[in-house]
Amino acid sequence: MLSVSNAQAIILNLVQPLDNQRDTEVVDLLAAASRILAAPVSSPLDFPHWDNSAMDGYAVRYEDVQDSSAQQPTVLDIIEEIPAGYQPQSIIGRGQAARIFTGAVMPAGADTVVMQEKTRQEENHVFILAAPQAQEFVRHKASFYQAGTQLLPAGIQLNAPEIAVLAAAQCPQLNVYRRPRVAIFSTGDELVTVNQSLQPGQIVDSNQYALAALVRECGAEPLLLGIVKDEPVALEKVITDAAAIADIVLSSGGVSVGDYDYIDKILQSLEAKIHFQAVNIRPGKPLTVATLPTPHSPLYFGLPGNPASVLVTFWRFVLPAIKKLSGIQQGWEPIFLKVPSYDELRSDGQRETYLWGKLHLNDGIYQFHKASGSHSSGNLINLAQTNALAVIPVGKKLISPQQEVQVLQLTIP
Ligand SMILES: Nc1nc2c(c(=O)[nH]1)N[C@H]1C(S)=C(S)[C@@H](COP(=O)(O)OP(=O)(O)OC[C@H]3O[C@@H](n4cnc5c(N)ncnc54)[C@H](O)[C@@H]3O)O[C@H]1N2
Ligand code: MOO
Ligand SMILES: [Mg+2]
Repeated sequence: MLSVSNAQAIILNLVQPLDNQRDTEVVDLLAAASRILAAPVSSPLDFPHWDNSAMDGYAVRYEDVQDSSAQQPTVLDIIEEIPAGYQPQSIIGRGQAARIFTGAVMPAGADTVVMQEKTRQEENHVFILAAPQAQEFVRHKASFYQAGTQLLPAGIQLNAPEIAVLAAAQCPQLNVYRRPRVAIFSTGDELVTVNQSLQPGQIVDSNQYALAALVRECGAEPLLLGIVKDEPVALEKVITDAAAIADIVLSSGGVSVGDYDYIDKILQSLEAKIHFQAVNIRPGKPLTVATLPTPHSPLYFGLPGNPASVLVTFWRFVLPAIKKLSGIQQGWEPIFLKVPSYDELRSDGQRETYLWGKLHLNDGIYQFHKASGSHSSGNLINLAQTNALAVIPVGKKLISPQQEVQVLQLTIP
C-alpha cells in the first residue's frame, strides 16, 4: 500500500500554486495580516531615512571627546537642541555639541552621541565624563535597508513583523494572492444538519463543520455544498458543481468498499484522473485523491467518513496542499517535533499510526500526553482539547513512556 510520505509527495506534485498575475487581489494593509504577498515589495526610502541618535544625550565630534574621563571631562558648548521630528539648523564645530534625543536627526558636523548618563550639564555647557567609541549611538542612514533593493519577497505570509515593515515603507495597499477556494460536502443518508432533530439511525454531519473550520484556519475560503445522499445522480451533480467553483474539493464518506460508497465510481464516470485510493495510514486508509477534468484541474480529496479520519487526513495531506496552492513559496510539508511521550503508545505495526493528544510543557520541555479514551476513528469526542498527533511509524508496535516520538503540532499550545 502507498506510504504516507509517497502519498504526500504525489499530492504536492499535483498542486499548481495560484498564478501571481491572475489569482491576486489588492487589500488594505490593515486587512493584510496572514495573507500571502503576491509580488515583491521594494521602497524608495532608506532605513533609517537619515543618520539619527539611538540615545537621549549629546551629539558631538568624536575627535573633541576621545580623551574624556570623569577626572578630566571635556567641556563643550551646547549650540542647539534637537528633539525627534526637528530638522537641525546648525553645523557642530570644534568644541561644540547639540542636545539630542532618541530618534532625532544627527546635526551636520557631529559623528557620535554620548548618552546622557555619561555627561553633566551646566547651563549651556555639557561635561563629557567618559570617552565614547567613535560613531557610538548613531543609527546611520540606510544601514538597515537601502532604497530600491528588495524589502520583502513574493510568497511570504504577512504577519505582524512584515505588516510593520510595510507600514514603515508607506505601503497602504498590497497585492496578495486571493484565498484558495475549497468546496466541501458530506455524503451519507444518515446525516442531518446541526439544527435538525435526529431520527433513529441518524447522526449530525460534524465533518462539514470540522472541515469548514480547518479550511478557514489555514487562510482559505470554504464553499459549503451541504449534505449529499448516497445517490449517484446527486453525487455526480455536486462533484460537477464543486469542480466549477473550487481549487480544491473535499468530500467526506463514501470512499470505502461498501455498497453505498459511490465516490470512486463517480470520479471514474466523470473521467477524473484518480491518483490513488488508499494510503497506509491509521486512521484514514481509504483516501481517494483525483484530478477533476475541468480546465483548471481542481484537486479532489475523497476523505474517509469517520470523524477522526477526516481530521487526521486533513492535517496530514490537505493542509500541505492548501499551503502550496496559496502561493507560499516554501514550508508546505508538516513539521514534526521529537518529544518524549508521557504515555505508552501502541500500534499494530502495519500502518503509520496517528494518535491524538496534547503537548504539555514540563520544565520547559514538551511531552506528548495521549488523549484518554478510545482512539477509534469513529470517536471524535476525545479529539476536543488536543493539539498534537503522535506518529508511530510502520514496523513499530510500542513506544514506551519517556521514549521519544515524532509529533505533529496542530496548534500553538
Ligand atoms: N470492509 C471494509 N470496510 C471498511 C474499510 C475496509 O477497508 N474494508 N475501511 C474502514 C475505514 S478504515 C474507514 S475510515 C471507513 C471509511 O468509510 P467511508 O469513507 O466509506 O465512509 P462512510 O462509510 O460513508 O462512513 C464511515 C463512518 O463515518 C460516519 N460519517 C460519515 N460522514 C460523516 C459526517 N459527515 N459527519 C460525521 N460522521 C460521518 C458514518 O456515519 C460512518 O460511521 O470505512 C471502514 N470500512
Ligand atoms: O482508517 Mo479508518 O480511517 O481507520 O477508520
Ligand atoms: Mg463506507
